[in-house]
Amino acid sequence: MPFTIAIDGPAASGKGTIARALALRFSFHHLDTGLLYRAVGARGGDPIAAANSLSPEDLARGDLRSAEAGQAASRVAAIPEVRAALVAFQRAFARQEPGAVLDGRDIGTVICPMAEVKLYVTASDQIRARRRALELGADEARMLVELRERDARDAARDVAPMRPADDAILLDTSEMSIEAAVARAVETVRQVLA
Ligand SMILES: Nc1ncnc2c1ncn2[C@@H]1O[C@H](COP(=O)(O)OP(=O)(O)OP(=O)(O)O)[C@@H](O)[C@H]1O
Ligand SMILES: Nc1ccn([C@@H]2O[C@H](COP(=O)(O)O)[C@@H](O)[C@H]2O)c(=O)n1
Repeated sequence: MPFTIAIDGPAASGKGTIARALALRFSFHHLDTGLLYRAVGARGGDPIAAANSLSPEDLARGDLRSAEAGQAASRVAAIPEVRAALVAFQRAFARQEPGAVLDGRDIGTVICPMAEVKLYVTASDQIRARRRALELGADEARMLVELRERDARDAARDVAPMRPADDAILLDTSEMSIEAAVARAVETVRQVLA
């Protein structure tokens, strides 16, 4: 049986960093599910049609990591038909042997509710804005506004809102280095695998 690790949390909390490190450490597959919504938003036109016809080329676009692409993703992610169109792909990805790490907003609650490990990664708004500003070479105050707006929309939508699963382990990385956050996550997975 494949082993699934679900990692959720708000924007720039460090989900992707931890997910990539866990995948490397345990030789699991990794899917950044936010990239799917970013690709749908970036296509323009009818988002439902885009979600139903996403291609590897859409996911390889060079402009998907921008703050604008994040906002567009968050808007299309509130459309139930867009989310429905992406479910089967994500679940099939999660079923790969020997295991998979998926990070997003609804992995532990909707996509993989039976995941063996669920982490909900957070950090303070200010810390997340600083990290994102450093990453994108952008203004910190603008990043703070951007991520608060996105988080509010993601948490308030009717379908698959961003929230921790009841059985998720909370990991606040505000005061943690990347190495410390990854070590904590690795230890959590090890304990479940043992
Ligand atoms: N514990 C940490 N300490 C310092 N910087 C960190 C830490 N964790 C992540 N970062 C940095 O913060 C930025 C955001 O991290 P990451 O992309 O992993 O967040 P995310 O939650 O996946 O974001 P998004 O939801 O927007 O995809 C990156 O530049 C990353 O290197
Ligand atoms: N499982 C998911 C993943 C992402 N979203 C939406 O996409 C936006 C961009 O995600 P990032 O992880 O790349 O920041 C995010 O703000 C969500 O609106 C989602 O709904 N579900």
